[in-house]
Amino acid sequence: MLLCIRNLSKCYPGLPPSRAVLRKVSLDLEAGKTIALTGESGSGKSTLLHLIAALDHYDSGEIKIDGTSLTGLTDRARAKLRRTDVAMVFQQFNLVPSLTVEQNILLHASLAERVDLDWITTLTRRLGLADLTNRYPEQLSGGQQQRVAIGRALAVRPKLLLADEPTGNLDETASAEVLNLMLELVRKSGTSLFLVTHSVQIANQLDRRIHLSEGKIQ
Ligand SMILES: Nc1ncnc2c1ncn2[C@@H]1O[C@H](COP(=O)(O)OP(=O)(O)OP(=O)(O)O)[C@@H](O)[C@H]1O
Repeated sequence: MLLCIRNLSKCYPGLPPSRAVLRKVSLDLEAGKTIALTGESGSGKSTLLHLIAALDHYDSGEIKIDGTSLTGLTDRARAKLRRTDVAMVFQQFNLVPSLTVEQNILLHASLAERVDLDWITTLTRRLGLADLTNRYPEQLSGGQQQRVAIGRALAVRPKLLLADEPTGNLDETASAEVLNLMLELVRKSGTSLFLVTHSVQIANQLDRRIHLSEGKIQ
């Protein structure tokens, strides 16, 4: 199992346990599979994603990624996990404005010392960015920026891609295009995808769909 979550609970500081955001959440995701997480605004979707990305700490339970438990990992080991095994794509693209498209795509792969130029060329072409490599993010449309972010995330060939409302800032056409490309490329690279979305239509295109409500998976 690539991702294994057991009895995961999280309550933000200052709130009583009765106001916990996540209450004994358990779920599994197999290698190479895609899963969509839906839920009302404020139901804890981003919180769960941040815990899987080792960006925040849980109170109890456990998350294992490819057999490695996040419980008790040092900050250094958590940072390494985020550099190599787990990549993220956000609603706000989060590209580095002072770097070109090519430099943005290479950024994480270079930091992880995992530059595979053939794979990066394949990604760049398939994402329709081959003629835009010398442009800066501000010279791109929203859909193009998100395609760069997907290229940057997949360039390291992560085991798991976490995507938080990746098409939330795009119009319908760009949204469908970005989603299709993301699904095609995660399948091609054998990466598992954990996607947070408000859209049932998008969720239905993934292998599995789960819903978070009142801190529990329904
Ligand atoms: N750092 C924090 N400190 C305290 N409470 C927080 C913090 N981050 C989130 N929360 C609260 O936890 C709950 C879940 O937030 P979260 O962002 O995970 O929800 P979400 O399902 O992703 O929402 P949305 O769909 O609106 O993005 C909300 O009630 C939010 O106010």
